[in-house]
Amino acid sequence: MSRSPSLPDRPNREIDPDMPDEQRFEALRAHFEDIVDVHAQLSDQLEAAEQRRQELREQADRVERENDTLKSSSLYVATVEDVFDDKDEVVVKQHGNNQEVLTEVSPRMGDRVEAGDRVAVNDSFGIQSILDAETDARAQAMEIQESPDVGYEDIGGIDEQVREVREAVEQPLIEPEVFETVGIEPPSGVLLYGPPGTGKTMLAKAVANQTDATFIKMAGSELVRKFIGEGSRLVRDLFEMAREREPAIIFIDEIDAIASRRTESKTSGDAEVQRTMMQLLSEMDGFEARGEIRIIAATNRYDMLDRAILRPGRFDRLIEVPEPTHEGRTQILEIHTRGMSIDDDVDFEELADETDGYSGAELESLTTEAGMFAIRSDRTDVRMVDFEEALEKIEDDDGADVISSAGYFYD
Ligand SMILES: Nc1ncnc2c1ncn2[C@@H]1O[C@H](COP(=O)(O)OP(=O)(O)OP(=O)(O)O)[C@@H](O)[C@H]1O
Repeated sequence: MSRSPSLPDRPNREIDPDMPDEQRFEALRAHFEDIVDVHAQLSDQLEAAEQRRQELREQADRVERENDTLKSSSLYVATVEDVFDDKDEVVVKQHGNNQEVLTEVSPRMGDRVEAGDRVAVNDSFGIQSILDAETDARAQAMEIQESPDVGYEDIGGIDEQVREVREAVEQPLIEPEVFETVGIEPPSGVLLYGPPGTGKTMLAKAVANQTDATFIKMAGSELVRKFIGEGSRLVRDLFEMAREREPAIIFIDEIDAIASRRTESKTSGDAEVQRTMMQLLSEMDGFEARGEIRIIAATNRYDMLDRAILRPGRFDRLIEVPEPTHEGRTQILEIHTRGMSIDDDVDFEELADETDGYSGAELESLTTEAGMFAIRSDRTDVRMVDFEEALEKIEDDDGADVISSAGYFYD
């Protein structure tokens, strides 16, 4: 460090008031020159000091900025797993290495923090802030349910598919030792394919419910449309989230949006979709098939899928979920009217005859619509006539859809 320069000596010339004028004048002039000289030296020193002050200020700013960066970069993301009764201690699990730590929290944080919150923690696991779920793309891109409210008894007409899913997803979760003893690997991933609204999402939710697993859903179409540029990171986050919350069921809806056969065009959008799919494949390849995380995907466009995702160790169990048969439609109508007051004259067999080609979701709408007709007629019981009117309305609306889509083409 440079030492501050010493001050110049004060001019100190003896001027005898009794000197002859000429001599005194000379002495005074010399004294004046001494003073000018000292002034110049002091000015130089002042300027140098000013410059040094400026340098030190810049240095201090730099150190402060580095300090801020150091402080902020030492925060890690963790999930709060447990908050103890007196709210002064919580268990957090750090993302990435899954380390679980019991840590103290300040009274201010203790009152706000809840199990399941994502938080920023410092090196010593002190909670610095609770991450805002709204601004968190992960939270927006994923739907998470601790144990969804759907049971197998809520699903009609696809008993065989329910059996297959239970065998491929549920059994490895609840009886992994059976697979170990027999010496086989359970299917890595299950792909449900078939028309929209036939119960694929319900099936995945029902397995999560049955196994007390967390249900984590991500829609392929949203990754491509809404979270442009973030697809591969979100896929990585999806698996990380599942590891944090295992046992977990990962459900990737509309997987065709990220795993379609490569098209000829080489636009940057395609490259992004491709990266997202590669990330998914690499996550699945590094996956423990007997672990506590199971993966289910769904698609309405099986024909478009890139065969790379169907290789062994990836989605290697394919289950078709078709449109419901006559018997299936009857069952689905019965399920969706369980909580309604249904008049004795309602004939589900006959309604099943009239709803050939309807999906489960459409049958559910039919029951709601029939209920609306009953309310319009000031009744609380729903009769066959309400179903007939609802059917007519749905058919008319469908007709209107065709007309409007035709109109679109001619616009
Ligand atoms: N087999 C079924 N049994 C009972 N209800 C059904 C069935 N299929 C569909 N539904 C009803 O339709 C709704 C939508 O079904 P779901 O989301 O499971 O369909 P999906 O096959 O996943 O459709 P998509 O391909 O459009 O995502 C369900 O909430 C349920 O009310």
